[in-house]
Amino acid sequence: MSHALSLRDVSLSLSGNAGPVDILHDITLDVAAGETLGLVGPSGSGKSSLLMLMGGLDTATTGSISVLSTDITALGEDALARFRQGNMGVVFQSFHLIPTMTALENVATPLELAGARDAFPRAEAELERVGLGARCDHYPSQLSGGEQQRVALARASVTRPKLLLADEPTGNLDETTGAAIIELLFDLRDHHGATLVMVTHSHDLAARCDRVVRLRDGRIEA
Ligand SMILES: Nc1ncnc2c1ncn2[C@@H]1O[C@H](COP(=O)(O)OP(=O)(O)OP(=O)(O)O)[C@@H](O)[C@H]1O
Repeated sequence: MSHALSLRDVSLSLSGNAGPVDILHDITLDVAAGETLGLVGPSGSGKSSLLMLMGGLDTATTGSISVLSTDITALGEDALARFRQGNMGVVFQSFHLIPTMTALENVATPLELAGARDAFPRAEAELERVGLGARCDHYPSQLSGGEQQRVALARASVTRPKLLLADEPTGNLDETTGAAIIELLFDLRDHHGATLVMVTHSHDLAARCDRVVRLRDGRIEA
């Protein structure tokens, strides 16, 4: 079976003020292509840290991580950036929108980087999909938290990535908007074959996933 993601004996230690902190231990996990996986667990159990490693946005202390059969732990910074650009979308908890760009420009950026000529109309259509067609010209500071989150989702999904990693994609949203975003995420799976890995505290979202993995104290719970 082809795996979208393969983690082998992954651990993460960070150096804190009081010495090294062990964040993740012996994580071995495969995610099949087209699978939707929910990552759940108590606050501080390591969910966001694991998502960052899967996206190549942080470096594992030990172990290996393959994404779409490419060992990302072996890639240099430039190759990793190119690989991520071509294959992955990531939605962070803190959005990481570019403050000097409008919503439309933020969403168009990954398309422009990929050389798309129709970046702006496609970005506009994507903002309409997340219910923000009327906010294209707003800067992030002129948007609510939930709106910024939807812009971040539009930016991550506009290139139709094979792997979408999302940290609490419904975290700041009311029930109706959250439900619409869940539909949008699963639409990426259904119509574009995307693999989805989502950190969530939402029972509704976890219930929709093919599989749920629970973390506790940096380990996968049996
Ligand atoms: N830069 C850092 N230095 C030291 N410790 C860190 C650092 N970043 C995170 N941690 C610690 O790593 C642990 C895991 O954090 P992480 O954000 O991955 O948890 P989480 O499960 O996503 O939590 P939440 O549900 O609250 O978002 C926490 O105990 C956190 O305090």
